[in-house]
Amino acid sequence: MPEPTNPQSAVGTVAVLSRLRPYVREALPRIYAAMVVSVVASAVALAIPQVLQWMVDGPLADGDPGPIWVAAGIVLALGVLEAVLIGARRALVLTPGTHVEARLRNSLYRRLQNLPVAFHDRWPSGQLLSRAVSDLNLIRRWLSFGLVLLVVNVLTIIGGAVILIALNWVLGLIFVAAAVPVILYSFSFERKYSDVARRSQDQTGDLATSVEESVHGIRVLKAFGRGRYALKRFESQAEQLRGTEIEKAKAIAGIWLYLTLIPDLAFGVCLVVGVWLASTGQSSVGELVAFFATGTVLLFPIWSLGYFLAMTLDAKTATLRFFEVMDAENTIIDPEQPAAVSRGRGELVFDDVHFRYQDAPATFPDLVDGVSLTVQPGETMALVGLTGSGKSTLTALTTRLYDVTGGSVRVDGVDVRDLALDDLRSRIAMAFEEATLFSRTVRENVLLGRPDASEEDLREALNIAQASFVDDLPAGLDTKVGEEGLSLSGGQRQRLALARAIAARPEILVLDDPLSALDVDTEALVEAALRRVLATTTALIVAHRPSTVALADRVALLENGRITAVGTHSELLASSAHYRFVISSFDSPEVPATEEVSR
Ligand SMILES: Nc1ncnc2c1ncn2[C@@H]1O[C@H](COP(=O)(O)OP(=O)(O)OP(=O)(O)O)[C@@H](O)[C@H]1O
Repeated sequence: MPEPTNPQSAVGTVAVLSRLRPYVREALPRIYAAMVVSVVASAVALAIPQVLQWMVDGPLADGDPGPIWVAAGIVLALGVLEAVLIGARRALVLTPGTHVEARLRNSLYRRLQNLPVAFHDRWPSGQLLSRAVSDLNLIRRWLSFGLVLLVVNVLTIIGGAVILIALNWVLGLIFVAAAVPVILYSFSFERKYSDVARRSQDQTGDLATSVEESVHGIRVLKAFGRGRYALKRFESQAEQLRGTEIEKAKAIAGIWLYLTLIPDLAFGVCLVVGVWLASTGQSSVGELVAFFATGTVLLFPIWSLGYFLAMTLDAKTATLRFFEVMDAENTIIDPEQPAAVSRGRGELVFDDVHFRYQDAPATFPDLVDGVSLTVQPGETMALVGLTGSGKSTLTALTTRLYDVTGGSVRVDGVDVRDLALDDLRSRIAMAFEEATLFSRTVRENVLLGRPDASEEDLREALNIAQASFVDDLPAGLDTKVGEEGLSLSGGQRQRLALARAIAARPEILVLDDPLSALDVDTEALVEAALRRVLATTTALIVAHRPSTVALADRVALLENGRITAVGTHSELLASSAHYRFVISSFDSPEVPATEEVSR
């Protein structure tokens, strides 16, 4: 995962959390209302000791039991009112937090969809998963609960301190003086806790990545008997996270110690001084009762400050992690004024194209180092080269999965960067060797690129891809496949992925070795049917087998980042030693020749 863009402690908590404002705006009225209701609840709680003072200094001192019942009734009514207000506060904050969480999650998902493949190359999926799930959960809990109670508790403590000073300024000031060491400690707590919270959330993401990887790779792990090894790695990561969680708990325990010990000590001192004041007649017993009853009301808000402060810092870290994704640079975006060109004939031109991956060492030459190639409208061009020569990379440049670093790719004379992305990707359809299906029905998977395609088009695409096996699935086209659905074989998946590209009815088909998992007979059938489509569609096909090359009108040879020969298969066989070398490697796939070997 790339380093966070903002060092944790360098950015203030308020500044970070206030970045959530656009997502929280609609929820703010209810959050403010919850704060007001809570402040009133606190005021009600603080009023009870005043009634007690009146009772002790009045009816009790006078020995008149009559008004005591009135006072008890008032205390009871205040208690009930406080409970009702607390219930109202809960009702007010329950739904807005969930709305904000949903809004943040949708924005994050949209962003993840928009960010270029280069971003996803660098970010482990678990880090994204933990941001989308646990971080947003932390933000929701803080908004619905932590924020309101933190603000209300601070206001309650300030209000309570004013009442304590008003009741007895000497005792009140002793109480207020006790806040100084607590505030000082809070600063060091913030620094310490922010760091450990960040580590904990990052380690949660790493753990999610490990789970995701081992679940995805479960067959490999089992086949190689590496389950124990994977478990060991996981255990050590889990242990690391456990250690961090303990560090977090210790930091919270530290501030709780301050928050319980110091007020208790302050009240101890107040008790001694208060008794002396009362015994010397400088204070009434009712005043003392009210003072300590008010102090007791303040104890919970004081103790809970540590918890809510920790919650706020967790939310700050979660917000930082959320915005690391939202702020990630996206260069593959729609042009400001997309070219409005009607569908053309499907000419595909690579014009002196250069490309290098972001993390490629500076001393390495460009992976695609000046490719110039024209695929004529309706022509089928096979792309051949040693493994690792950059064939897949070159095909990825056509739909802007990556952007060229030099030169241009043009469709019907228009630079692909001048077309709206949706437009470009409806003109060019791709099928990859790694056929990815989603946990949806066969129909939805095949119609991913053109959901409004007719039943006839869908059937035709399935026929061309020789995917009639779908009719034997339990619910036919409505059978759920993919990760959570029925498992299909590699060849079946590839055929569905090919059908998906065909059903999209593109101007240009880009096929990255889409038949590699098929048996020879099925491959021959697919190829025969594919010829019909290829007769009218421009196609660029990465070929690893002679039979795929046979589909093509011409073949382009990719060598050392350049197209070094273009011609028919027999022309290249006759003229290019490197082509003969590459073709000869097709026949011995178990020992594939690589670009490195060639160089
Ligand atoms: N996302 C990436 N980030 C960095 N390097 C990459 C990335 N994808 C591929 N590469 C590197 O680029 C080179 C070309 O890869 P590419 O997949 O384009 O080759 P290929 O010719 O299609 O290979 P094959 O025939 O084995 O499929 C390889 O050395 C590979 O390691």
